[in-house]
Amino acid sequence: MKVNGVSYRSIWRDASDGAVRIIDQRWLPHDFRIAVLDSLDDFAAAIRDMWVRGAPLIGATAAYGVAVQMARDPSDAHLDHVHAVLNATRPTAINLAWALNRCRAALRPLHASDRAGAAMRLADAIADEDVEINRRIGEHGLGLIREIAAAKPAGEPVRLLTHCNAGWIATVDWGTATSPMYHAAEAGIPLQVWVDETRPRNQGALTAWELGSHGIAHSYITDNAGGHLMQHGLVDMVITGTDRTTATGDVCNKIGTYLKALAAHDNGVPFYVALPSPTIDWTVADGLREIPIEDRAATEVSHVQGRDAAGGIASVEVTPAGSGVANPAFDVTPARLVTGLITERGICPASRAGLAGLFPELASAESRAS
Ligand SMILES: CSC[C@H]1O[C@H](OP(=O)(O)O)[C@H](O)[C@@H]1O
Repeated sequence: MKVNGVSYRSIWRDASDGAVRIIDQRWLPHDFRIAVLDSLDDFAAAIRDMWVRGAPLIGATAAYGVAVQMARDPSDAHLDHVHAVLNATRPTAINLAWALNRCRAALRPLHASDRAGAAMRLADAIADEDVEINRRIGEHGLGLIREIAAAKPAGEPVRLLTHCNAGWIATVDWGTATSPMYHAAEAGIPLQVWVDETRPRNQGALTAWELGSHGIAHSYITDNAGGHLMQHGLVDMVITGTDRTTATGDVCNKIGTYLKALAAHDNGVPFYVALPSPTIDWTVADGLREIPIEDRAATEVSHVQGRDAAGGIASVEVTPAGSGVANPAFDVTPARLVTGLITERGICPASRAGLAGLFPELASAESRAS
């Protein structure tokens, strides 16, 4: 997607020098900076400290981390070491383990001298696949938006609500929850997007920055505003992303998603989740009990980062000295509250049968493995 009129992916291998570059999300939406990832420490820090973030982008970054390391030391021992270091960076988004396991399984049988080239080709393939998956999610989601638009007086916007940033910078391109929005905008359907701020890290500001860059009308709202807007008939559909969805359709996503699903359920508002297939964890049946929830730094809650009056980026403390802080980063929305899952193969009910119907080969591979 575009930044100041120039097309970017969130991660890429630069043709000029072969280096892996990322959009460094720590400074957005105020500063657009690009960083090079080179050492294993760079890749681990980029994922752990959220220079890159979003489940699909974490997976692609890990794949490039493996590739760069295989050029330095393609031994079995180093492959296992890189896998272990990167896999320990963030626990909740399943795409990280998915990408690392895929890389290791593909590289292990190869002679060490063949691994560097194969690893880089695989990282490029994982990135390209993510772009295509998200493009297709956008096409399927567009159908839902079209249906809502068709039931409205001509010219009246379709009002969507989204939580966190499941936008193009949370993926390699397009985004998951935002891809239907970009497709709808291209199709000329007027939109109004309610963007939850998504404390503590305010990823909603990233979504607002993305939508603004592409001319999509949006309003940045507090995390607590969504229920009120739904009660007053101001939300036609909720679309979120997901960091891990179980084989039974439970959706783990950014903290606060569950409350939006409850409010949507109470108000008869459809609640859809944009789900790329690498984000399905076929090994988990009960999201609430089985998905590890990232417990992040207290400073993410006690402090807020933003632009100060002088134009610099500053962090200010909002909590009183001595207050305890808790920071669970994700929650699980039970499948019964999810209207449907928008995948690259179409839309299905949030259920084992629904997912297995769209991805029979993945569902049966897992049942063979267990
Ligand atoms: C399409 S990204 C899915 C997901 O990732 C985000 O998490 P984080 O900002 O912690 O990396 C968020 O939950 C998005 O919805």
